[in-house]
Formats: sequence, C-alpha cells, structure tokens
Amino acid sequence: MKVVVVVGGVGGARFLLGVKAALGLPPIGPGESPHEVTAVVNTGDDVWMHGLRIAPDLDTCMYTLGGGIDSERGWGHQGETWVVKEELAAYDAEPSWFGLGDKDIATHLIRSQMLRAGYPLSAVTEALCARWKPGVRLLPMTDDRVETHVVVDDPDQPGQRKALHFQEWWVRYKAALPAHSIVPVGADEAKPGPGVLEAIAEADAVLFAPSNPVVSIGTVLAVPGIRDALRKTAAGVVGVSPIIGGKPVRGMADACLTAIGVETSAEAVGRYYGSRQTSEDGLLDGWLVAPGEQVHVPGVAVRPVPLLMSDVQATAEMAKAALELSGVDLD
Ligand SMILES: O=c1nc2n(C[C@H](O)[C@H](O)[C@H](O)CO)c3cc(O)ccc3cc-2c(=O)[nH]1
Repeated sequence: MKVVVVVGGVGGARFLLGVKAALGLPPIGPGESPHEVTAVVNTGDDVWMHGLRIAPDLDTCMYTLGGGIDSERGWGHQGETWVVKEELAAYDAEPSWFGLGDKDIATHLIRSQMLRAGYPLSAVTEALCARWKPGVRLLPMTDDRVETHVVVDDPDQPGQRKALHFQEWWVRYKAALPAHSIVPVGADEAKPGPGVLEAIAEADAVLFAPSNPVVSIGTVLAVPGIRDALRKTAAGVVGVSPIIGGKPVRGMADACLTAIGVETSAEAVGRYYGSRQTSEDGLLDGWLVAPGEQVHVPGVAVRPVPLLMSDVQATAEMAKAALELSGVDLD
C-alpha cells in the first residue's frame, strides 16, 4: 500500500510514527514492509541563519523517525550541547533568539554546503536521510525557496507595519503579535518537489497530519499543482483535526487561524480544507475529530476518534482510523 502524508514539524513527525506503526513498520528507523509511506513536508519555515540553511520541519521529521530527536523539545538533537550558540552570543551575533545546537549545526552545515554546490533541497534531504534512515520517503514540498512571512504592527515603530520571517514571529514573539496576514513568499512561482505529484497520483491513501492548517499544511497547498493533484488522486483524502475542544492540541495554530479569519474549531478547519465531493476546490473525503465534538462539514465523512498522540500506540490507532476512513483495507 502507498500512503502519502502531508506534514509540518512536531505534530506531523509524531503522526508519521503512528502511520508507520499502523502499517506494521517499526516507528523508528527502516523496516521490511510491502507498504510505502511518503511524507510531503512543509518547507515554508525554512530560513537562513548565521550562513546556514535551517529546515525545521524536514529535520524534525528526519530526527524523530530516525531516532535522534530531543522528544521533550520536539525539535533538534537529543543530548545536544550549545557551545557554538554561546560563542555566537559572545560576538553579539544576531539572531540571538534562535538556538542552534552543536550537533544540529552539523546537519545545517551539510545542507548549506550541498545547496551552495548546486544540489536541490530534495537531493540534500535524501543525502541526510541516508544517515538517519527514517523509513519514510521525506519529500520537500518544493525545491524552490518559499518562506512564510507574517505581517504585524511593527513593535519598534508605532503606526508602521512590518513583515517578519515566520521563525521570528513564532520563536521570538511566540506568535503574540497579532498577524494582519500570513504570506508564503515565493509559493506562487514554486514548483512541487520531485516525486511529490507522482506520489499523490499513485497513492492508495492520502492523509493530512494534525499539523498547523495555515503555516504547515496550508503552505504545502499553496505550491501550485499540489492542490490539483490532491483533488485528482484516486486515493481517499482524510485529514486529522489539530483542534480539540476549540484549542490547538499543541503549538499556536489559533494565532494563525485568526490571521486568516478561520475560527479555531474542528468544524471550521474541516470547512477550510473543504470537501472534494461538493466544493470546487475542496480537498477532503474524510475528517477525524475528537470524540464529543459536534462537527458537520458538508460533503465530508466526519468520524470521532481519540486524537491525543500520547504514545505511538495511541497514534497508530488514530492513523488506522484515518486509513480506514480513506477506504483502504488494512487486513
Ligand atoms: O522555540 C524554538 N523553536 C526552535 N526550533 C523549532 C522551530 O523553529 C519551530 O517550532 C517550527 O518551525 C514550527 O513548526 C528550531 C528548529 C530547528 O530545526 C532548529 C533550531 C530551532 C530553534 C528553535 C528555538 O530556538 N526556539
């Protein structure tokens, strides 16, 4: 069976552990299996810092599935040290609000070196994955440069607006500056990464992880061609709500949803993705929501299922429910 999962960072990576387990694959590392999982990963969070290209969502997926993640933080290496960060601080090097660990820096050095030598991000990711062996094909949504920017009132110049890189808004300001708009800069001209459209076309099931609907899944959908491929695939497309009881399960998705005028509720996010059957640009056949939620999304099969990814087993049950709702036979 071929399963495609559209993902962002921490939530997406944890969901992928469950998808692998649901298919009988070892959650961490590679494994022999007739099943194939492909993750289409958001790259709108990517950023140049200190001369290094950082790709947070790709790295979070790669480290999580490869067994190297710091699972408490959800990003970066386990057993990390911070000598370079301290040295950069001693030089007053900016940005000082973003922490690159020593081990993590090795990944960024390889990525930056390869990008500067002309390799596309997809080839760089494949090379990095040769070490981590995530057991899932990690495909960047695009090889082109797309960076999410957030327009806010300039905190330093009253009356002026300013566009911040997503990382500055998210990490430095903790998404507390109200966003006037969120723009995936470069997405209009971007092409889907190698293999992305083919994977969607050949999939038996397509799942949307419970990732941020705006800056993770929404950014992937902003790459021309991907939405169209999702609408055309013969596979069932099922999303998993990242909102339970009107609150994001983790992260600050509510700040992003408010910015695009979508209520923070499982129903509103389901309607934002829309129905493949009954709306012109909708994407979903099925929508998993938490038990007890009263959700109606016209043209979409809504199913209540426990949605807390408390451990791999619980996440595997979620993934099984999503796969079943997509129409595939797991027996
Ligand atoms: O809250 C933070 N998140 C950090 N993150 C997480 C990340 O910026 C965001 O949580 C995501 O982009 C949102 O999905 C990092 C991710 C990396 O891959 C590499 C370095 C960092 C550093 C930070 C950091 O200093 N603070």
